[in-house]
Amino acid sequence: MFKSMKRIIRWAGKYKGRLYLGSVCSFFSSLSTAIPTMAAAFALDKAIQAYWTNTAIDTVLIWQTLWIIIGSIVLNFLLSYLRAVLQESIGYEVAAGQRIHLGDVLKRVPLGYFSQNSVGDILAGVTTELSTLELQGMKMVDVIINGYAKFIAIVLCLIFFSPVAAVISIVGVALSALALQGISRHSEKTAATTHKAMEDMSGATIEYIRGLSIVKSFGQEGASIENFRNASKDLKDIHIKVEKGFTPFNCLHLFALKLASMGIVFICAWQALQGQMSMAFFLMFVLFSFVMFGSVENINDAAHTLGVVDSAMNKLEALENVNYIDQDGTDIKPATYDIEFRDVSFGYDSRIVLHDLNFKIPQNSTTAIVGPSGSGKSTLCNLIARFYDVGSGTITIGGTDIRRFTCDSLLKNISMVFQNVYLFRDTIKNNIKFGSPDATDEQIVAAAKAARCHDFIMALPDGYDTVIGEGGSSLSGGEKQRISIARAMLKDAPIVILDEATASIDPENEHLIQEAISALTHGKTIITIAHRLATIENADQILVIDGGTVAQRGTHKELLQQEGTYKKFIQIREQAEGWRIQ
Ligand SMILES: Nc1ncnc2c1ncn2[C@@H]1O[C@H](COP(=O)(O)OP(=O)(O)OP(=O)(O)O)[C@@H](O)[C@H]1O
Repeated sequence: MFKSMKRIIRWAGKYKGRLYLGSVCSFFSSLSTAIPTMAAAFALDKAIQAYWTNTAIDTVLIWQTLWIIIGSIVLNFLLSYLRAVLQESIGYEVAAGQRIHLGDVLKRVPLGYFSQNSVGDILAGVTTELSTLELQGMKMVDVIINGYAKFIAIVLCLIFFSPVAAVISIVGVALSALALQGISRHSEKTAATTHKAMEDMSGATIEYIRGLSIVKSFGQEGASIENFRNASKDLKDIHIKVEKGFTPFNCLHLFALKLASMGIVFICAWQALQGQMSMAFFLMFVLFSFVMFGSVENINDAAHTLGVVDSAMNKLEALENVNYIDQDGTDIKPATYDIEFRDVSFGYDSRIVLHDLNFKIPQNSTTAIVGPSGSGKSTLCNLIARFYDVGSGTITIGGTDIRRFTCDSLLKNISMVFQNVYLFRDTIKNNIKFGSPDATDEQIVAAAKAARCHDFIMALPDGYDTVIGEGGSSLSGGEKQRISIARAMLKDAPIVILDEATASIDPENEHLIQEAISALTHGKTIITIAHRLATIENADQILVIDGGTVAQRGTHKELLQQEGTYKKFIQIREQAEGWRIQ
């Protein structure tokens, strides 16, 4: 338990000082809670003595007691307020910083990380685990430190009136600490399983929600709802099993404290009967015996939670310590924007997808990449943007190995328009200016006009301020695609990668978009993946990728004169689009 506590205190980092200061406040606030009872007991004792000895009640003492009680209440309020101000926001402040840091970490990990780790796991790390730490971590440390601080403060007061009662309370708390240790160990042991079940639950939920449209369209709910139900049942079973494991320790913890309460009442009653303690102080002890263990009882909850918090910290540490793809990168501005692949091979896990690629893409030229589905075209583009690192060989931009760049300094030079467009749940304006946060409204509108999306944006209820759904769900495929082209236009990077950029555009819009793309790509280094002839026939070079290798390379005219994949591809396109080879 104390190990986990130390870890959380370390997590508090620069806020540690505030945590300690808050605990000092808590200690003195507890002292100020005990003082009125003791002062009242003292005054009552004197009043009873005066009554039995038939002497006058000391009114000065009564007034002094009253002032002490009022002073203690005010002090208690001030110290409690100060403690809350110092301690209560620490968790939120540390977590907010860490959330931003994790976002940065995730931006810099290779995309392969997201295939190897389930989205549920990663999401749970950034949301559930961090929230556990944020909401529970600090609170638990607070409960433990302040719980024991309160207890120590009261024991220090009691020691003057009855050392035996003080010793009994210490023994009771020491025994309860053993039970807490058991609770904490059980919590640590079971936390990983509980977390795994929670992650499975969020993974199954994400899967279920994502697949809802397919489920509905096929009128099936079979596997996805089954996974969802199983995950929910597993989570319930694990929670019940874990709770059962806590029961004996919970009982021992409460039993030790109740026994100590009874012991104090018993010993003080005995002392009172022996005439060693006055009735007023006996009443004070009875009162204390009910309240003094309350704060220690609360530590029980903390011990339950600390194992879970510990496991959350393990998860977050693993997430934070993942290797950045640009760990050794520096900020580089390439002298030119020629791209070169030298002996590049790459595979996902052990399956090699690209074999020994060698080609150059000169600055300000257009290279079209064609090839059958699954041949490796998108993978090749992703390697240029360094979403993954090459397995062997080198990719250079302006003669510099892209592994020498930081991700930011590399991606500054590249605009990408993907096959599957992702738009954020934000206004259209913010989605367009995503890669260029400083863009003016005029520049945004100009880019939108060039990408042929201005008209449909203006027809929306709030124009550029219309908030679109997550993933751009309230727009058609073609509209999303055009917004992503506007976004790329605004970024105005010297290298443009178009991955099936016109795939979702209707024929009428395609012509307009081609014009827009020509404007976007003018005077830039272009790599474009396309199945449509209109997109590729004017390219300076065409790379035909087949089975992960460059099967053919040349211009449209040159390649048409060769027998091979490209000619077959054109014939198929001819049939599909009603085009003719000239
Ligand atoms: N994240 C991934 N993890 C594992 N394998 C992958 C991953 N992405 C792609 N692949 C595999 O790598 C191969 C090349 O895929 P890639 O997407 O590059 O092909 P493509 O030529 O762009 O296909 P398409 O024209 O259908 O988009 C395919 O066999 C694909 O299954």
